[in-house]
Amino acid sequence: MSISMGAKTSIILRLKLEKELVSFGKIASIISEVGGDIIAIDVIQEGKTFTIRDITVNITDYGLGDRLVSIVKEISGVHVINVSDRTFLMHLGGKIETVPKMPIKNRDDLSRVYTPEVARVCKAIQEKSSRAHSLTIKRNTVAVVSDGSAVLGLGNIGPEAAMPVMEGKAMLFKQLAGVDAFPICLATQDTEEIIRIVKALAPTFGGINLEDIASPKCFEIEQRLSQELDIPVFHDDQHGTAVVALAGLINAVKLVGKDLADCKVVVCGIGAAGIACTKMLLAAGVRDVIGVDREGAIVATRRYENSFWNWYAAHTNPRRLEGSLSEVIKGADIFIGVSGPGVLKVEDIQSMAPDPIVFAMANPVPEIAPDQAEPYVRVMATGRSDYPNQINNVLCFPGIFRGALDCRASKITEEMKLAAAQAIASVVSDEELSEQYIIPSVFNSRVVEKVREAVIEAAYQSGVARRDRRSTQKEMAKGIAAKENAFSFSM
Ligand SMILES: NC(=O)c1ccc[n+]([C@@H]2O[C@H](COP(=O)([O-])OP(=O)(O)OC[C@H]3O[C@@H](n4cnc5c(N)ncnc54)[C@H](O)[C@@H]3O)[C@@H](O)[C@H]2O)c1
Ligand SMILES: O=C(O)C[C@H](O)C(=O)O
Ligand SMILES: [Mg+2]
Repeated sequence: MSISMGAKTSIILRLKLEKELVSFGKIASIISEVGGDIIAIDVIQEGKTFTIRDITVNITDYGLGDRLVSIVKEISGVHVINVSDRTFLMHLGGKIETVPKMPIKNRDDLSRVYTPEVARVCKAIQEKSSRAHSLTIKRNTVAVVSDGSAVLGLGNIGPEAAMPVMEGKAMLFKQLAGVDAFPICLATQDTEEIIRIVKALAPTFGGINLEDIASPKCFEIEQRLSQELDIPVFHDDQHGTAVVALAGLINAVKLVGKDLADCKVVVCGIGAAGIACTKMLLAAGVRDVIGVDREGAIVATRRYENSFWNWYAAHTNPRRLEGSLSEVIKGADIFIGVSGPGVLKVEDIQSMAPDPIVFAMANPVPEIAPDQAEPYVRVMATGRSDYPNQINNVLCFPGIFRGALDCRASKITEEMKLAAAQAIASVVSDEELSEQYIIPSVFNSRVVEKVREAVIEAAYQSGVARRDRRSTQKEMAKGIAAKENAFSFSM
């Protein structure tokens, strides 16, 4: 199946053109004929008989990139020196680095940040370990931990291959919420070992963001770590996704004039994200949720090896519908896809109730391509940044951890998640709400601010905030931007 990887994907062709044999105009028209869109031309070197140029071309799929290169290679007088992909260029050497907050300018500075003066700080923390929150990076640092077992929708691609995603999450934590985050990819996929390692790492961190760990082991890992650690542990693929999906649904049903509680919802992909989305929907009052995985609808008349599916069957599908996605989606108001590419067909959407809402959230390739679905849906959303309505956990994790760190929460509670969903939804005003805008952009700075405020309030309400309110309020007054270099000291 060919689904576009996004109009903004581009390649840069470095070409040496022999002036006698070929003109740049000829190359440009061939590239356009094949379907490439030239967006920039840079002259790298101009000789008497040749010219070297970098041609940046937008392509709609990677196959087109390959075709383009092989056609250009065949043109007489053209030498392809190099083909670079802008996405790969952005990954060279990784995407993040550690930067000291202050320079060490002289011997005096050296003796304070390092031996011997640093020892006094160590001893202060030894006397009272909670001082680590004010005197070390713990205060503002989250570990982004993965074992590489369920990376995006790519499956078990291992810890090295998971790193680019985890680095990306760390960038987003910092840029959007001023949270320092370290990607940590583990060379183990064993539940007990992951728990042991994360517990051993915990003294360094103010929070643990578990990422792309396959279900069902992700449930036990998160639950045990939450119980055994005194810092927030949050499995982003479960709760970040559920929070943002609920936020999108609150606005989507408002737009189409339905009540969420009366909607028939089909969730496809009953793994980490699917189970968490369902729990959140049930908590929000939805009564008719049907879960579908590879073998069809999950139903209480069957017993499953996966104990979480037995729980799922007992709490969903009240009419005990059986069968494939195409069978159970008939008459549904909402489709939530957290499964894999191309699972949903146009005919399935056509069989849904009027004004269908489709959240095709599998990454990087959704359950149905938006251009295919759009003529038949009222509201369409994906997890990707290159289409309108991006339902992606990036709208949640930066703000929820910002809030949790600021009030020094020991946990992230259900109340905090619900508050985050409502806060995200509230960023879109009634006047702004439209089919193309049910969820705010990742770049809307009000998202993190609103989530942070709502999460802090909910943390105090649920009794997990450990900082006195006045200190938290002072922290909040600084704003997110000030977080970058913030340093205040309280013992
Ligand atoms: N947009 C977002 O914010 C967001 C967040 C989390 C996950 N996701 C996406 O959701 C998907 C699942 O992520 P996860 O962490 O829950 O993974 P997971 O491995 O825990 O669960 C995936 C589930 O989907 C099922 N599945 C796969 N292909 C299917 C198909 N063709 N038909 C029916 N069921 C199918 C699997 O059997 C499994 O139960 C991934 O594509 C991921 O990228 C998106
Ligand atoms: O990484 C993303 O874009 C969202 C989500 O965490 C996923 O696994 O797909
Ligand atoms: Mg993920």
